[in-house]
Amino acid sequence: MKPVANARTTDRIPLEKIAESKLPTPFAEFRITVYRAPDEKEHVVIALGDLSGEPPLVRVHSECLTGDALFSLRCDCGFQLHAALSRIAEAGRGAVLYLRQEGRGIGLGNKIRAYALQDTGRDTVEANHQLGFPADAREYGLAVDLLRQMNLPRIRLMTNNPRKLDALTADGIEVTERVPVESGLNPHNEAYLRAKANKLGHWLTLP
Ligand SMILES: Nc1nc2c(ncn2[C@@H]2O[C@H](COP(=O)(O)OP(=O)(O)OP(=O)(O)O)[C@@H](O)[C@H]2O)c(=O)[nH]1
Ligand SMILES: [Zn+2]
Repeated sequence: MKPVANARTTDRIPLEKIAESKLPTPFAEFRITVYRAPDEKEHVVIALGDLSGEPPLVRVHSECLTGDALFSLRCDCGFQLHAALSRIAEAGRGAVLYLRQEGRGIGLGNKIRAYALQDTGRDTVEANHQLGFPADAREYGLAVDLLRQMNLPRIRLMTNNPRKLDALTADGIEVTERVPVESGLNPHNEAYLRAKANKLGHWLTLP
């Protein structure tokens, strides 16, 4: 998976590194670094070990307050975050880029509105459309900028999302391997994961 020739190299989003410390977790003792974007959003990198040399494992994770912090079973985000941190700890090196793009970029309140619509029978894509948003409003320039700042042009990307992989590759990041991160299937998120596979093309193996 080589980067495409017309990779964007100049119009980068300036991200300011504003703080760094140790972050002990049940998985390992990570380094946490906070970057501030021009819109004042604070994005986070959690990293472990020496990231130079062989392409490290990287997860580009979009914020999901309900799944990542509040144990929601409606999605697979929290499970994927755990799986990513656990695999990085096992490997002894790697990073999670935690992007503040809640609700696929539409924000928390709108995501909960979309959940309410899904409770009345819409799927995740139809719900976004009904609220006047695209199916996925995220952009990955931020992730590319962070990877450049971290001097990580070559990575092993943990994802099931073809759009994410394409966006990073198109912007000059070489993804040497796509590492699947399928976890957390349960009765509450099965229809959601099926819609992601069928409508958004995610690489998911579902029963
Ligand atoms: N708008 C909306 N956002 C959702 C919904 N469920 C989860 N999200 C958000 O979707 C984002 C996660 O996107 P996913 O497509 O599951 O995962 P991904 O990170 O793009 O792909 P993977 O790398 O394969 O995990 C997070 O920002 C969640 O808050 C939903 O029903 N509607
Ligand atoms: Zn989620």
